[in-house]
Amino acid sequence: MALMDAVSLTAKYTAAVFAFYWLVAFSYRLLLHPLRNYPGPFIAKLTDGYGGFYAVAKRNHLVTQQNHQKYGRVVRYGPNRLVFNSAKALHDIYDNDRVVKSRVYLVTLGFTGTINVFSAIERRVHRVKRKLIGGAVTERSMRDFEPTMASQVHTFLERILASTQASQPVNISARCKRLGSDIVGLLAFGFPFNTQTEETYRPLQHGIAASNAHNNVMMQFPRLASLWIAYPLHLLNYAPRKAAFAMIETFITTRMAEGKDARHDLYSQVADEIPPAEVWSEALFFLPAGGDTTATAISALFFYLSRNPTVYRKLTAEIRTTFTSGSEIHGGPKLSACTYLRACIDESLRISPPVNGTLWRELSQEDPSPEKPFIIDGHVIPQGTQFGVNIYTLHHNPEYFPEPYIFRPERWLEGDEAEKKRRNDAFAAFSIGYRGCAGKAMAYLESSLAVAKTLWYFDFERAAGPEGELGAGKEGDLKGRHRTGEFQLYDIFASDHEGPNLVFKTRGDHWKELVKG
Ligand code: HEM
Repeated sequence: MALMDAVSLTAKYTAAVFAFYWLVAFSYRLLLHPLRNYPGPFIAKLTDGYGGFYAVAKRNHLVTQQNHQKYGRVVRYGPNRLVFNSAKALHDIYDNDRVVKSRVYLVTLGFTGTINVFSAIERRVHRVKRKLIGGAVTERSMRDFEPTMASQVHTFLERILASTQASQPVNISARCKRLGSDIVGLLAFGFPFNTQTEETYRPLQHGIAASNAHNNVMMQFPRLASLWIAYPLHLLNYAPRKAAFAMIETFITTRMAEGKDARHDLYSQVADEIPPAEVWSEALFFLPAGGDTTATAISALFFYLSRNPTVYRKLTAEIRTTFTSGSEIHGGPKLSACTYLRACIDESLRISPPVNGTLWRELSQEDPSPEKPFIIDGHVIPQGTQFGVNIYTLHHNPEYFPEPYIFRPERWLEGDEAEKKRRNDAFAAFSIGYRGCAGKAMAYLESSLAVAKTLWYFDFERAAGPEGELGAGKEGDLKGRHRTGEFQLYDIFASDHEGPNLVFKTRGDHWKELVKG
């Protein structure tokens, strides 16, 4: 009895101490914290759990956008977090020597536990990695890699051709994810995943998506990583992540058994410069960085083409008058001269950015000018604050992109120099500054080849009935997914998505070229 009383008394005291601790912490965050005067959702002022919750729901981008509409250009999105919605803020943050990636990126180390170009925070460490890894995806490297990429695009087209014979709708997201993964697998590991044609390595995509979603929750709510509740969360997606990692081990051992120069891939380019563990950490990051992002860009463009017949007609006319055969479509001056194609890709990246969230940053511990106040878009930012711009929200800010939910590639081709600068300054699909995307050249080449070649060989339209709605918003949805003309993204740091379901028809006899190879 005495023992029971002691246990009950200890429990009561512990609860009281916790309650007191949280009361003091919450009161401080609300009333005394340096960010106390910034507007934002009440719960976000108290805990990062707000962002964590919407990361679990995969719609932080939509909620951030709604919060900006409600609270204005700057929103307090966590006790120590501010998110901005202006091009000025974008440049003040991301194009700035005093700013580094937030420590929350360290949660992405995952299975390898090794820092890579994406997770490196210190500028010195990052600079070395960026020089090395960036070199594998420059325009020049892409010229060497293009035949490998083109052969995967060819397989993508062959699969579409097969669908025309069976009169089956094609789920474009599924196809593009496989295409993206097969291409980046060859670049990163020199290993043919062949997910376009075989089942064996398809679970890899599921594992990577699960891992991204998990990391995204931890990045929004870093405290969670050290709480007991993180363990069941780890277990939730453990099996697919573990299975993916086992596959990756196969790729690594297979590749290492070959000579360094056996293939033109990341390994061949950096193996002499960094230890194997780091090479594989970089390669692992390439899978979502290069595969999923580009897959989203291509899927979204197919979605918007299937819903905007005037754009579809203009783009097909450009492709079909610029080239005289499908095999003529490759990187070079002719493809670069397809300005409407580039405008369509940029408009798709604007309206449905593959990385759609807030890329958190902080003031460097090695701030080169600590004596100067740090200012973002007119706001003096206290040390210790995490800040960022939400890419999806900025891309839908009508100050820079009037009628932001309308897919209108023409916007990228019109206006005087001042208008162009205003628009370009607010375009952040690849982020900007020294941490901006290293794989931009690859992303544009892959998207251009996949879309231009498809339009050369095929005509397409969206599938009839409810099947054709896959990927679109639903009228009446109350969670920000109500726009039927918008391709829906699910925020997992990169994006998950489904559809569109499209029906393809061959164009004349051009398909025979595909069969010949
Ligand atoms: C449409 C496709 C793509 C989009 C929208 C995109 C977007 C981005 C964004 C927004 C970042 C910054 C992330 C951050 O600050 O946390 C980034 C970084 C990066 N991306 Fe991409 N990316 C794309 C394709 C690629 C491809 C094909 C590769 C090559 C495999 C690649 C490699 C990288 C690398 C290495 C970084 C890290 C750069 C650094 O921190 O220095 N990306 N990308």
